[in-house]
Amino acid sequence: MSARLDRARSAIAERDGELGAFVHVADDPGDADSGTDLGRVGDGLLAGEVVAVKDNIAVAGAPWACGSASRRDLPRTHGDAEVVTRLRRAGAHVVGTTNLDEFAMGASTESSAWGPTRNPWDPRRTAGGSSGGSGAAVAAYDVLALGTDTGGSIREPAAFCGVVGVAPSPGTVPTDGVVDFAPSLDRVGPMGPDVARTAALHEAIAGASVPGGPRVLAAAAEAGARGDLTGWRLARVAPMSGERNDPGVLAAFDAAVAALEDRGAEVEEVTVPRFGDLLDVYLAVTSVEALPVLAEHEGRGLGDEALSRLEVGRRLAGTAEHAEALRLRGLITADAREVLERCRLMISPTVPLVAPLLGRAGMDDPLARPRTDWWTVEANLAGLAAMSLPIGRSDGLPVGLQLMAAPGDDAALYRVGAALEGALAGSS
Ligand SMILES: NC(=O)CC[C@H](N)C(=O)O
Repeated sequence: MSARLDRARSAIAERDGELGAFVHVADDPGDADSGTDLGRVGDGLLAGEVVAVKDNIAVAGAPWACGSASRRDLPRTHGDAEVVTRLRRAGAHVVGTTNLDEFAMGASTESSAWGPTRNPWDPRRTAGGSSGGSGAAVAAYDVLALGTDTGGSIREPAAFCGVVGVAPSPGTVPTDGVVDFAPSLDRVGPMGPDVARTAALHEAIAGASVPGGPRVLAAAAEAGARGDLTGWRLARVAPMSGERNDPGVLAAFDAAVAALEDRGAEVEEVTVPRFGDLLDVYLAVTSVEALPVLAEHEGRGLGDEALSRLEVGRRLAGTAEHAEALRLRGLITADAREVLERCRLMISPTVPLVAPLLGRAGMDDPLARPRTDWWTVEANLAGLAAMSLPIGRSDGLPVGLQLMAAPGDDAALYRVGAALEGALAGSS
């Protein structure tokens, strides 16, 4: 047992009745399997670390219910997902599984059959979603966590909970043993209290597929921590009319951009020409791709949000409207890749608002919910790697900044993320 594991387990026992980050805490997270196969990529990378796993990712002995009553009584016959095997191999203790929106559909965990996860910064507020349990666990218990991200589900709770979260480049982290939402957009990715610990988790789960080779992300984070960004061209996504970013979020974002410039980065402003189409395209593409999993669970107690996606998917499958969404996805991808040929990263707020009060994040406030996804869906549609990291607070609540990179350039996220983290340390 590591000291970190002891500390995490007592903090969870003390506070998780209130926060509801975990749906299952392992009786015996076991002694990690470290050192037995020295030489494999990832061995020992997470020695002593404690990792919480989102409950749409299979963990042997844990429920794997995906926030859905339809899977409440699923027999626990599954083994570990490949990413969980890699965690154990890297020396981590898998402490338990975390709450999420039903089938990862949502941005607040309020569609979970187990009820919402509360934000550790203010328990009246949402921790975000769909990986809200993972975000809250990182913020409250100083652990690492795995999430999944189809349109922002790692980055949005990371922003709301004041932690780091990354959607890795497509195809670099295995999704075997993870329940699909929309396979062409789904990513499994790391969440952590800071950029360096998140890099280690990312390397452990990507294994030999880490773009650039082993330890390249840790090396990028180390180089970033030294601070100099001379020669880095970044594209700041231009504020647009009607997008309703909260003023406090924009103020923190502007201060972070100034800090990047101060370190030598050149920041150019770009527009997202199809910004207005992003959410419609996202909903059409994901709802159609979600059909097989939702249809399989239909009739066994799906909640309203999952049922509404099922209905959208059935209505659009095979239509000209869906074909048009796919065509627009191609244009969105081309636009983003074009910007990323000129600039190394695109930067934006992660979410245009801070964590809303529970009950206001979801169905009760139709304007608030899509707003949570505005900045994040582009990376999934266009196949980019993306990070959210904390940059300060607005009204006492965390604000996140999003970095988006060309596929395969995950290291750039860690380089600039660590530089920004260092530049802002102590200033918030
Ligand atoms: N899994 C996700 O990334 C979810 C994204 C988005 N909030 C949605 O509701 O679909």
